[in-house]
Amino acid sequence: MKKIAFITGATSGFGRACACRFAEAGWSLVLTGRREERLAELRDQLSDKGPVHTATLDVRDSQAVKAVVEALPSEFQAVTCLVNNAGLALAPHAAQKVDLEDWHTMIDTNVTGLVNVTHALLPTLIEQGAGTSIINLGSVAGDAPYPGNHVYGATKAFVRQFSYNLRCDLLGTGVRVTDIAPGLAETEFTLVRTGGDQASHDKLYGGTTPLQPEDIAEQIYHVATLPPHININRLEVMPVRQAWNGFAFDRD
Ligand SMILES: NC(=O)C1=CN([C@@H]2O[C@H](COP(=O)(O)OP(=O)(O)OC[C@H]3O[C@@H](n4cnc5c(N)ncnc54)[C@H](OP(=O)(O)O)[C@@H]3O)[C@@H](O)[C@H]2O)C=CC1
Ligand SMILES: O=CCS(=O)(=O)O
Repeated sequence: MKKIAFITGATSGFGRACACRFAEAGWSLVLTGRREERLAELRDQLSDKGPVHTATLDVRDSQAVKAVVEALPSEFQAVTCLVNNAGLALAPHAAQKVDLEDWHTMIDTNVTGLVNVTHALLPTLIEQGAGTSIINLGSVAGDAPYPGNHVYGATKAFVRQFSYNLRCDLLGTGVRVTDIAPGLAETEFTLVRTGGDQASHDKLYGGTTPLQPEDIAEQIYHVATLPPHININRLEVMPVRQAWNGFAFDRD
């Protein structure tokens, strides 16, 4: 079986690192994201390693997702691994201070977008059968409540449960489904979450040892290349220097 990975959000962070890791191993790649220039740059960087097709895509737009999948050049059509990575957090302050639009953007991207891409590629993945994978980027934020996590964490809880539920329906098709749940990882995530606040980025990742995009790309590659009879349902990955904190109390 030819190995073809379809990666959403390949313009930055985990998605970009994942593209590099899969390219290194000789996979054909379909790379998507909204930032066209970054996609072109990545295609130029990786195309000496193997075939790369790029498509500018906002995953929130179900018609655009369908169009990109339908317009795949023939050599990229038989996708064997979907990495549902595109996602974001916004407005890291108390729920009661958040603009409704920010909640909608997170739901539209992390939930609707992921569902759009999954729906469009399911028939192809089922057709390819055993050894194919859907790898969804969840988060520890989908399990651990913390202040300012509000809708972001809830979207990642959706990703976890959707992944498990998909497994039930795909039983017998050979298609694997994994929810990968990283903890603290240094990408553009915090810049996006804070509206470009470099000081917040530096404060969060400084003085500790966060995961790097390549660490998660390695896990994604590992999951995608396991023998076809193995399904990792969920993989939670934290830096050694991160752990949970306790309950909070409102006191007199
Ligand atoms: N960094 C972290 O600590 C953690 C991150 N995650 C999750 O990992 C995933 C990747 O995040 P990370 O690499 O850290 O963050 P980055 O901000 O570095 O990358 C996010 C990627 O998502 C893409 N994206 C965002 N919105 C859309 C959209 N509407 N349509 C298409 N692509 C979109 C961006 O591309 P573009 O802007 O070009 O469209 C970009 O390539 C996300 O789902 C995130 O929630 C999970 C746990 C921890
Ligand atoms: O998904 C992101 C990880 S965290 O910022 O919620 O810890």
